[in-house]
Amino acid sequence: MDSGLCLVSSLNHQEVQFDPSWLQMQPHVPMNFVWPKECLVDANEEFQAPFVDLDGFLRGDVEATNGAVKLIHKACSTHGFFQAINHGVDPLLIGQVYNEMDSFFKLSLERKLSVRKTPGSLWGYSGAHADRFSSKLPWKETFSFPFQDNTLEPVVTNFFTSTLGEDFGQAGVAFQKYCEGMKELGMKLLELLAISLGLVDKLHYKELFEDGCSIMRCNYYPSCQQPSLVLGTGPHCDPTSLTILHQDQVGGLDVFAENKWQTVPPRPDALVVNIGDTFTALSNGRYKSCLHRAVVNNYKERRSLAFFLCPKEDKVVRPPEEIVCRDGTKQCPDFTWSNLLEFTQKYYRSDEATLQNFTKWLLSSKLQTF
Ligand SMILES: C=C1C[C@]23C[C@H]1CC[C@H]2[C@]1(C)CCC[C@@](C)(C(=O)O)[C@H]1[C@@H]3C(=O)O
Ligand SMILES: O=C(O)CCC(=O)C(=O)O
Ligand SMILES: [Fe+2]
Repeated sequence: MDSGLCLVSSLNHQEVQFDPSWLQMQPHVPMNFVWPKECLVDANEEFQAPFVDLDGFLRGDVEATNGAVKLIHKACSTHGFFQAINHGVDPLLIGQVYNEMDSFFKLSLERKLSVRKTPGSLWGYSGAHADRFSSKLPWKETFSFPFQDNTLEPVVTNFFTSTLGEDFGQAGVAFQKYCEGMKELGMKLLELLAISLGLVDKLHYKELFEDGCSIMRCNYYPSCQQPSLVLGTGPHCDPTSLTILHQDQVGGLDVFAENKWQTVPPRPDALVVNIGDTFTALSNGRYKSCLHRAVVNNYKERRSLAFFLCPKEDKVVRPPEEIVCRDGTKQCPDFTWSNLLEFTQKYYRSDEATLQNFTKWLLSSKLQTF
């Protein structure tokens, strides 16, 4: 096929897959990878993202906590994005999971396809989401798996050994530790967010998230011969609650802030934290879901590690009463994370307007039930 997508015949039907090694050798990218020009506007300056130093807060220092809270409030009220430093996640562990991720993405396409995600599931390998979309394909491969810590089982270790086999056992252990660190940091960030919203109970969000099923996603962006025509990940707000992302030193994450696209220069010791749609609803619209994208280049692959903190799927997502009373009205109808997740996986490709379209969909489906 000239679309840079190879046909994989299996089980007597043909599936379309993304073959980066073949694609990169073609003189032109296939049309289904070309994005509309309005999505491709260059980011001409660096985003001066606020750096929130978590050291003092993690040590219980009140003054340092107040300083962090002020920075977070300002950042989340405007563009929904900040960078955390002195976050407590071991840099050696970060380096180890990058190595393990590289080992996975360097596997043969056949081996990666053997663990491809099935329709409707988030878990496993995906190439350009070629099985889901037919245009504006993202120039990336992903590997996603669940993380829960309200079980005795090491869910991530088991995922790796059960899907990839014992030769990925070490990778599973490393990612298990990494996700545990992400969850611990995420819960601490929820405390800071609660305080910054003026909630009396700083643990208000804890019970919503502590037994949730979060999403770990490894993003691998191959280099591209025509980088100005494609996107690694298109413009979007994460539909999830809180994203904790580490990007490698190549650069390519852009945020839309002050009414323009701006680059987020990588910092090896920083974790990017952004608000997602679900937390916008949980804050009654006070905290903005960050609009961002990932661009690629023509000289080097880029990787990022995205941890999406999610509440338990059946918990009702609604802002605290004290915020609704102060605001006088509720921005969104109540919903569950599983409602929004289903919407993004079955009916709507997450973009910059997911929450608005989800709200319309939800209200229309509620109307139909009467
Ligand atoms: C619940 C999710 C859906 C996506 C992965 C997580 C949080 C981010 C979402 C996503 C990355 C937003 C851009 C579009 C998307 C299709 C992608 O490019 O991967 C989204 C993910 C998805 O639906 O798989
Ligand atoms: O790779 C990046 O820098 C961003 C990825 C992203 O936004 C996502 O996976 O939701
Ligand atoms: Fe994202």
